[in-house]
Amino acid sequence: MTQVFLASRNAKKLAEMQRILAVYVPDIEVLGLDDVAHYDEPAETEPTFEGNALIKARVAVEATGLPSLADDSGLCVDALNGMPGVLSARWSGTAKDDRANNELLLAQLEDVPDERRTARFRCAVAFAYPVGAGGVTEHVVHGEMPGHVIREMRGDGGFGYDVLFVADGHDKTSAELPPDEKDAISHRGKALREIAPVVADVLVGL
Ligand SMILES: O=P(O)(O)OP(=O)(O)OP(=O)(O)OC[C@H]1O[C@@H](n2cnc3c(O)ncnc32)[C@H](O)[C@@H]1O
Ligand SMILES: [Mg+2]
Repeated sequence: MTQVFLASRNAKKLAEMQRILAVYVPDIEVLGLDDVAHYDEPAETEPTFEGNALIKARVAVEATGLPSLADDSGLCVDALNGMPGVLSARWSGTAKDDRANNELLLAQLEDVPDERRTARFRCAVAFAYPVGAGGVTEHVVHGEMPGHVIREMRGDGGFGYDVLFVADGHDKTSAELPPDEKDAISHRGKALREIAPVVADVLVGL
């Protein structure tokens, strides 16, 4: 079997996952939510990225029977004690509105001086696949990208908080970096490169 299911509703995140995986696991057929029969996606109720990634991957395997990858990620801002964190997608409310999230974050950090605007993107990627009669095996990996939050939005690549985030050692926001440069340093790139050999082995073995 050479199919893997990516359990994400976020089209831009999905494109990143697909792009990174294609480099490390060639000859793979990637399916998204639109390619499988509808199922109710689970609520992200856990306090950790790992917990939520596992929920998404487990439900995906149960629903599709396919080896499934899920990412749970967010921006952790030191001056906000690690928030928005697992609440990143819905920081300004339930609408998942990137612009509103970025505006709220800027307002919250207005009085925070430059040297205390440090932050990191973090993600957990869970890989779950069916084994035997009704069993599921799970792996989880983590990635992070340290940097800081700037004072105005810049760039039109990426998604989410990329317009406000400059990675350590860079001048451009992650929305200004070419996609392959973001992948080379991103939380998601690091996690997926770590899990890729496991995915490749499982797909060969199934
Ligand atoms: O759960 P799925 O369906 O995968 O899609 P989602 O967008 O809801 O994804 P998460 O629950 O993992 O929330 C992640 C949020 O964190 C932010 N985020 C994560 N990775 C990011 C990145 O690489 N660049 C910018 N923002 C990012 C962005 O606001 C995302 O919506
Ligand atoms: Mg989500």
